[in-house]
Formats: sequence, structure tokens, C-alpha cells
Amino acid sequence: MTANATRVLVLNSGSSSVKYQLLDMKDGSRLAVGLVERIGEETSRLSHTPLATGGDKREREARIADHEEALKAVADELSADGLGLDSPELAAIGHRVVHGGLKFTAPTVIDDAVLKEIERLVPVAPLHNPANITGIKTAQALRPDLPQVAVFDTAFHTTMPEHAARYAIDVETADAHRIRRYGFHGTSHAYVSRKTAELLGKAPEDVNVIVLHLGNGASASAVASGRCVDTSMGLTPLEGLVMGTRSGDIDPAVVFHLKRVAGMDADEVDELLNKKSGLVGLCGDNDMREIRRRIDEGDQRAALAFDIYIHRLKKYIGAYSAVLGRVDAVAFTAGVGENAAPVREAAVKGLEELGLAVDADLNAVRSDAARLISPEYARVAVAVVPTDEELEIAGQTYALVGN
Ligand SMILES: Nc1ncnc2c1ncn2[C@@H]1O[C@H](COP(=O)(O)OP(=O)(O)O)[C@@H](O)[C@H]1O
Ligand SMILES: CC(=O)OP(=O)(O)O
Ligand SMILES: [Mg+2]
Repeated sequence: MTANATRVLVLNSGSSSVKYQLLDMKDGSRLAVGLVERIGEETSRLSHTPLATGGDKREREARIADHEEALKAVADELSADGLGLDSPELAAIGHRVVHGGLKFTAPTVIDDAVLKEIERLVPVAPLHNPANITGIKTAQALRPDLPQVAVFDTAFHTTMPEHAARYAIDVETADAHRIRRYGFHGTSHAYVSRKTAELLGKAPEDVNVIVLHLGNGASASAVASGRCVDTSMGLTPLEGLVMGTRSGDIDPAVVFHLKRVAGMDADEVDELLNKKSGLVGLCGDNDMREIRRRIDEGDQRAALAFDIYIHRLKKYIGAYSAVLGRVDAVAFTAGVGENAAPVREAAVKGLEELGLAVDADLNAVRSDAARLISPEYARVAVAVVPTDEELEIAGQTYALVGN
């Protein structure tokens, strides 16, 4: 790596999307940002904004069959602005990797052994790890000389105490198969809990925060003095909150019932619970904007889906208030948490006894900034704190391999 290599490319590969940012770590500035969506569908969409050149956002639709093609399209977009992967200023590529199991508690430079371990974990993150692996391999092929760093969703949660991480099942069986709560979205929970402390003008060690990461995947975490003590996702990103297409918590016996009585096999149940459940299973839509529009038109199914989503969210706020004992803040983040004021209002409604309230005017403000939405009298701060997984991944990557 040359001495003036200060740039980091971050790839956040999801099941059907790739979000990316090119940052200059000299000053943390963003040189380019973009998103490839609907990978594998009839028409995929790519949007790219070359911030370094002050150029306009470019959007195009094309069929992008898989994550390898997606990454090559991203590389082409970057090259068109003179920001290509061949740049000597590039110091490293940072990858979001969803499941790191027990082995990876910190960002890790990727070699063959690391890649093998990420592959071994595919069965416990079937929607995510394969996309992460393709991202890594494609990036390695494009720049074999560059360090590639994996930043794991699970890492932040490795501080959970054993009584929160362990399921109450036979210990030998659980240990033999490494069955336990790992938790995900950790990069976001870490970043948002830190930013929430900042917003309160306090050190992370001095605050207890409940973070609600509500995107397509959704999870809650209880963060005490900067350390995760519990989180809603488990062995896989299926447990916990109601999500766009995932059920979240159900009685595990539903699985036996579907196999024995409905005649489904394991893959069919997996597909049902991961891809055809949650909001999409309840009302046919997984986008909260569309659900709110339908509710405004009097759609009963959309209204029930919304109520089920909120009911689950409330249960976790209550549970984590009990786990933390003292809550200083509840922070809403990710696509739904940052944008859907009705979700924030409904989730907190009726929780005054827990010290929670939302100010309607503050809640209605649209902004990209971290902000408080609770009234001054409220005992617990309620905040909207935009997450930035890419910035956090870039920082951790550069800290590991930078000059
Ligand atoms: N203005 C908005 N109002 C309500 N919901 C929104 C809005 N913008 C985005 N969302 C929700 O955010 C979700 C995507 O969140 P995001 O954090 O980007 O998810 P992911 O990273 O899992 O793809 C969308 O499915 C949509 O439901
Ligand atoms: C782990 C997980 O659920 O990630 P995402 O929200 O990106 O699907
Ligand atoms: Mg996400």
C-alpha cells in the first residue's frame, strides 16, 4: 500500500442489494455512494452519486443477474468518474459480513481460512452470507493485491452475558451445534448507541440505550454503558421483531406442525418464515410507505399488519426496559425507524409509565440529523438517529489496515 492510500471502498451486500460507499479516511469524506437493488429480478436498478466530482446522481435500470455482476457494474460506475478500483489511493475494501459465529469478535483481514469460516456459516445466514462471500471474491479478483476486511454484524453482540445468549435447550446439543443467540445488525447498534450518547452530551459508558433498528430486517438491542447485553435476533436473523418478509418470534412448534400436519419440508418452512412472512405475509406489502398509504385508504389487512408490527415492537421495548433497569434513551434507526413517524408514535404510545413519550411536532420533522423527539418532561429520551453502517465499516477497516 502506498503512503497516500487513504481511501476505503465499503460493500454492504444484502440478499438482493448492494449498498456501497467510497470514503477518504483522511477526513472521512464521501467520494461516491450508491445502491444496486433488485439483483436477480427482471429489472434491477443502479443508482450512483459521484460526490467527489460534484456530479449528479445517475440512475439506470438493467438486468443484473447476481452479486458478481452487481459488483462489476459498481466498479464500472466508479471508473467512469476516475474513482476506479485500480486507483493507487485505495487502501482497502471493507465488507459487511452478517454472520461471524463465535470466532470473529472484531474486524478481520480476509484470507483463505477466514473465507472458509464465513462459508461454513452459510446455513445460519442463508440470505446474507452467500451475498457477502460473492462480494469478497469478486473484489479479490478485481484487486488481488489489496487488503479486504470483514466487519461482522455479530461482533458487537459478543459481549452479551451467557444468560442472555444461551437458549434454554439441552446444553450438550446446543454446544455440539453452536446453537445460541448471536444477534445481527451489530455495526448499526454500535454506531447508533454511540451517536445517541453523543446526542445526549454524554459518554457511551454513562448511558443505557434501547436501539430499534427497523429496516427490511429489524432488530432491537439493549446496550448498557456501551456494551450490548441483549438483542432480539438469535442463531439466525429470523428471531425477534416482525420484519419486511420474516416472521420474527413464533412458537418453534409451528415448524413441527408445518412439517407433520401441512406436509412441508425444511426448505419450504425456511422459505415461508424468511421470505413469505412478516409484513409481506400479513398484508402482501413489505414497504412501510405502501402499508401506511393503504391504511389511509381504510385497508383493514394493512392496518392489522401494522398493529402486529407495533405490538411486537412494544413488547421488546418493555422487555429491554426490564433488562436494563434504567433506560436513558430509545433510539429509532434504519429505513422505517428514521422515516416512519407513525411507527415511532405508535410504538411509544401508552408507555408513559416507562417514562416514554413522543412530541408530535418534533416527531413530524423530516431530517437527516440525529434528533430528539421526546418532550422535555419525559424521563427517557426518544431519539431518531440515522445509522451509517458503511461509515462505521470504513472506520473499522481503516483502523485495521490504514497507515
Ligand atoms: N419514507 C419512508 N416511510 C416509511 N418507511 C420507509 C420510508 N423510507 C424507507 N422506508 C422503509 O425502509 C425499508 C428499508 O430500510 P433499510 O434500512 O434501507 O433496509 P435494508 O438495509 O434492510 O434494505 C423499506 O422497506 C421501507 O419499508
Ligand atoms: C441481518 C439482517 O437482517 O440484515 P438486513 O436487515 O440487511 O437484511
Ligand atoms: Mg440494512
